[in-house]
Amino acid sequence: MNAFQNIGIKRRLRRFFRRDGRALIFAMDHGFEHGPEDFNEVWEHIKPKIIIRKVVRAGIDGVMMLPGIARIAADELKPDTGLMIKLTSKTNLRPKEDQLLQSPLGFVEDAIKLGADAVAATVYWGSPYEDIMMKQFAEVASIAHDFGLPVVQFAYPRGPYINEKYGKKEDYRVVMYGARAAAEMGADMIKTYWTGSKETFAKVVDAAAGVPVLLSGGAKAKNPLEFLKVVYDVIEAGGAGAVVGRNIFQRENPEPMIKALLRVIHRNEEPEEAAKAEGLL
Ligand SMILES: O=C(COP(=O)(O)O)[C@@H](O)[C@H](O)[C@H](O)COP(=O)(O)O
Repeated sequence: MNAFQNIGIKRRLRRFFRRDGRALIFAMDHGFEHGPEDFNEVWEHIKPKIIIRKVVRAGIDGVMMLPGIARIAADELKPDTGLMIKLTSKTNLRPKEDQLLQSPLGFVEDAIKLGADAVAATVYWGSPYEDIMMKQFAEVASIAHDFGLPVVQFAYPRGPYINEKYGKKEDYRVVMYGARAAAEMGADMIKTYWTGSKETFAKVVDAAAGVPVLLSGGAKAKNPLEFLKVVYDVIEAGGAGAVVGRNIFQRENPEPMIKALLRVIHRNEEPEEAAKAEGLL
């Protein structure tokens, strides 16, 4: 990688991360990866422009989308909102055994045409298809780095051997392994699971060797405070923020939740304080 490409990566990473090195990124790939029913709770959010307009107005740092949704909604972004385009996915309609594979759905050049500031690809570490996803990631990373574009790995441990050996995919030992593998492959940002405590998440952060680690939000929490506490612990553990979908778009008015998350991530506010300040308690 030459110096100019390196500068490109640094400059583009700054569109997601503020000076504190942290970011809140809105995830909206669920219509493809989980299916449109994820939008049942607030159906109008199936319309990309409507939800993107709301999250941008609330002050989100970046958004993550698949190429088709970016074509529809990217003009709602502010010039300084980071745009991450994910280039692999899978539907929930596949046979169960094939759910352990993500397939390419676009190319780095498509993301560049859309004005992307980063591209992303998933590797299910421990899947029988791990080899295919490693090759996909390596190809995306090599091309993206040639263009000075950062690459994000969704490093998710998943597969039969993991369940057998660790009991669950969120066991910190295997999440840490996935994060390390992502860092060793040259990821510029890592998105992964919550491991259940700040002590264990700190190990994941250590294993990533300085590559920023962001929480993958997960299903909508029973109450806002529960989710804010997790994000607070991620930050306390040295995590670089969160990539959040359902805890944002499954709320009729996502603005207070986004603002409370920004308080926790960027101002180190206690979860209760942040929730109260935004009228969530
Ligand atoms: O990675 C994804 C799916 O992961 P999953 O298979 O549900 O573990 C993405 O669809 C989401 O971008 C990611 O889960 C973040 O969105 P939320 O989990 O916060 O809804």
